[in-house]
Amino acid sequence: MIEFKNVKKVYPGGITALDGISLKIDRGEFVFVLGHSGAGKSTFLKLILHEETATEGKIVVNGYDFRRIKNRQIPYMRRSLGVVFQDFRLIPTMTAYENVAFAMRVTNIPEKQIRSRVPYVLNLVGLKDKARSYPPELSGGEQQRVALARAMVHSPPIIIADEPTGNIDPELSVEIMELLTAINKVGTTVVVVTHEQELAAQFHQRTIYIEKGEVVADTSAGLRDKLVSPSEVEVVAR
Ligand SMILES: Nc1ncnc2c1ncn2[C@@H]1O[C@H](COP(=O)(O)OP(=O)(O)OP(=O)(O)O)[C@@H](O)[C@H]1O
Repeated sequence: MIEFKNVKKVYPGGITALDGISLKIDRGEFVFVLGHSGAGKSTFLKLILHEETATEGKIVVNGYDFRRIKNRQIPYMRRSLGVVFQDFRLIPTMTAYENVAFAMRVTNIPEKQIRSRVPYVLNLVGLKDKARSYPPELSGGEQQRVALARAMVHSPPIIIADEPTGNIDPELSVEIMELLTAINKVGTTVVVVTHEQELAAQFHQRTIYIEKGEVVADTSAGLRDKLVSPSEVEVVAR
């Protein structure tokens, strides 16, 4: 799924953001990537998305080896990752439905498929009744769930959430984390990048600690619960 081997990232100007990181995230895992401000979390994320390239080392994401990936393959590789950005990145002039549908339209998916898939994913995140609302009419937590629905629209094997609790209230943080947990239980790999140690501690999942560009600890996952059905994801979303 995601493999980093001795990955180093030195930015122009000489700052070493990642200093020889090696890790493997396998199919079906739920992983927190935890670190203080400046530890290298955003750089880690940018490397996974191929927005930045490694100075040294090997990166493989969903079977794409970045030392060999062709430019034309990059959009396909990115589509295999569902990313929920910290600032949600929703289009304010489009409804919740249109924001999610847009992600499908840009990949030339037939309209008929869009009409059935968008309500399905909005329902999964508990937003069936808000499909016609515009982002400014939605709460922070709801906007985040639209962003999550959009991230899920192509059924990616991996969902990455960047500081998912950064811009929402503490109660909603638990809600979004429970939703991510439910999504993980139906088989999607979930990677949560955060600086919130308490959040990671609450959920007893594998936690990779990054400090000054290095992995300083990597706990094993807690006991995994039984797999649940997609309908149980909907229950969590309500
Ligand atoms: N484009 C860039 N050019 C030069 N240095 C950079 C660049 N981006 C990040 N850095 C530096 O790399 C180091 C790691 O930054 P990074 O943004 O990855 O950390 P972070 O853990 O995501 O921090 P935060 O939680 O504050 O976003 C920092 O010292 C930062 O100043």
